[in-house]
Amino acid sequence: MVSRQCVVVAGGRGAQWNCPEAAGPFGPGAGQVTSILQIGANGQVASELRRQLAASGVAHQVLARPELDMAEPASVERAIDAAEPFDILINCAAYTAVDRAEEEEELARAVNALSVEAAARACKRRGAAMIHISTDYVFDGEKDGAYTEDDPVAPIGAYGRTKLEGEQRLADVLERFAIVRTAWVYSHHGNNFVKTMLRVGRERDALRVVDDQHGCPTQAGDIARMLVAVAGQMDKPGAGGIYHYCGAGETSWCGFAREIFEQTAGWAFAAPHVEAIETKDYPTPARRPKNSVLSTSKIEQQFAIEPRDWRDALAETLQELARNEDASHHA
Ligand SMILES: NC(=O)C1=CN([C@@H]2O[C@H](COP(=O)(O)OP(=O)(O)OC[C@H]3O[C@@H](n4cnc5c(N)ncnc54)[C@H](OP(=O)(O)O)[C@@H]3O)[C@@H](O)[C@H]2O)C=CC1
Ligand SMILES: Cc1cn([C@H]2C[C@H](O)[C@@H](COP(=O)(O)OP(=O)(O)O[C@H]3O[C@@H](C)C(=O)[C@@H](O)[C@H]3O)O2)c(=O)[nH]c1=O
Repeated sequence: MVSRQCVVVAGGRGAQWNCPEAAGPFGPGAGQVTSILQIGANGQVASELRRQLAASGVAHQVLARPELDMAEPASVERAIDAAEPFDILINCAAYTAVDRAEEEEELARAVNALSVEAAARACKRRGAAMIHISTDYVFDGEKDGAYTEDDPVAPIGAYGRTKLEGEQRLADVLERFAIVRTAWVYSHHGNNFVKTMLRVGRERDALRVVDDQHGCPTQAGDIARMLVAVAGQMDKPGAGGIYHYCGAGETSWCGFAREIFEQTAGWAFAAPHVEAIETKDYPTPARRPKNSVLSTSKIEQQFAIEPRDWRDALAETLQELARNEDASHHA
């Protein structure tokens, strides 16, 4: 059995951090331990980060609604100003409803851009660094091949526009920051494509899923481990700036759906037929990039982070979902 114990050795400004639970597939993440202030509590990534940091023993505070409401940037500054001392702020909160953002762009902008700037200002006052999560939807999807951090951004929807503005406002205010763009996030809790497919797959014999949008499914638990690894290395020379992180390998939403049903073949429902369709046959309020595959070379090289195959991570999440279902049936 793998030991889940975290070793924290005090010394110097912080302490050496060696935590298998937090490091997971990247191998043990060692670095200057920091005191972390996390924004967002119950989202997919926020929940995983909370769990992993609690297990690590690192000093850790969480700010979330109602004391911090990102719809009101002033409340973000107030809450961070009042927080206990911290070295790194990790922002896991965002407005993530891609279709609804088309109608609520001002709210999405307050949460994803203005409040990110507010958090950056508060970090600056506290002398802290900030790690922020952004999205593949900052790209227009027209590139042939994986997007690198140097590729031009050109969002095609309101969500992507507000996330891009958040990146830019943060970079304008703060010197010590890391923005990590990720993609197609799923987890055993929260709202995501995996859970949607399992829900509708149980209700119907056939599903129609777009096969001409390509990307990289990414497990929220892996993102949390990546964030911890980056946080532990923010003092490294050259650390900071924009990074891409996602599961290894690429697929389409249709390929993702088919893999979900292949891996749940033994479950107590008949897998639906998954029909591959084109985007034009699945109209949605927001446009989505055709290609949002991200190159992860930079984060791999700089922080020794190795993304795992998206299918392996999916298998783990499906096991977690099955365990939760079992538990709820026996409760
Ligand atoms: N989901 C995805 O597919 C992708 C997500 N991302 C990015 O990853 C990050 C994490 O996303 P994910 O975990 O999926 O997000 P979720 O939608 O699961 O959770 C959103 C989080 O934001 C918090 N939040 C939303 N509105 C407010 C508000 N007004 N005030 C305070 N907190 C608020 C929620 O608060 P509460 O804790 O109170 O519920 C929750 O913690 C985000 O930056 C997102 O843009 C990037 C690519 C893909
Ligand atoms: C439910 C369903 C969706 N689809 C399509 C619609 C869309 O093109 C694609 C994905 O739909 P969703 O609405 O689940 O995913 P979406 O909300 O677009 O996911 C995005 O969320 C934000 C937060 C991000 O940052 C992105 O990286 C990305 O993960 O699948 C089908 O083709 N058939 C279906 O039955």
